[in-house]
Amino acid sequence: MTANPVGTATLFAAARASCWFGPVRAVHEATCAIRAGQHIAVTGPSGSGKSTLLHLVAGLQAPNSGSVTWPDLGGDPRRDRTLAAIVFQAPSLLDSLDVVQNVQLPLLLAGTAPDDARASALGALDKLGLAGLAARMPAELSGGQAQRVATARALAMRPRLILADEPTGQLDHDTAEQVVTALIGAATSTGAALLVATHDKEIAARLAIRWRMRDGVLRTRPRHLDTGEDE
Ligand SMILES: Nc1ncnc2c1ncn2[C@@H]1O[C@H](COP(=O)(O)OP(=O)(O)OP(=O)(O)O)[C@@H](O)[C@H]1O
Repeated sequence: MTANPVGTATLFAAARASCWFGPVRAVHEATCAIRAGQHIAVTGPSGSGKSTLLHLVAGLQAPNSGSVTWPDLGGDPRRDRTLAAIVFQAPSLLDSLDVVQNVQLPLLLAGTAPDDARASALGALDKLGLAGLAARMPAELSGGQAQRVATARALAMRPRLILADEPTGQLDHDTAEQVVTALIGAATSTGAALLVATHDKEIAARLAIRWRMRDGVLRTRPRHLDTGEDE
């Protein structure tokens, strides 16, 4: 029931990957694959392990057991941060840089020429309805605007894996729609995979594939199709 075209490239794979924080089982033996072009929602109660799963996918967190690999991503996201971009729950903008400088910074760090980086940053801001705020400082933004700038910063890099952790939590309905549309549009136009952790059923319904987490256990197929085997 995948509505978006899906490539054969496996951008991420986990085999019985587990992640513990002391006695807390955040992710328990997750086995999954993310292919180019897939648009996936990860839903589940607070504390069920969604953020930890996204961090495993981004290479920001190593599993305590099991394995994570990025077979066809074109590199290792732990070394090349342009391959997998994550939009965090709390936007993390640099206070001393204005909006467009924040968005172009990762591109400059990755070696993009300044003019190209600025053009990409302005294009990404425009897609999120933020073109008029390019010269603002982060302290002059609302929480929702800052979240959209952080989203633009992730999309400007044109990553092959776009990860978003509750990207619409602080936003009103219309702005949330705009952010999700920008995420889906960016993934579709570049053939990237998109993985969105969300509590919002309407947002999850816009993504073709739905995964569910509960107590650290990942379910990657609809319950009625579950045979006990992972995808
Ligand atoms: N750095 C950490 N140190 C200790 N415990 C952690 C850490 N990160 C996550 N946890 C714990 O791991 C479990 C899973 O957390 P995680 O943030 O992945 O859940 P979540 O589903 O994303 O929650 P939410 O929807 O509230 O963001 C929780 O019990 C959480 O308290």
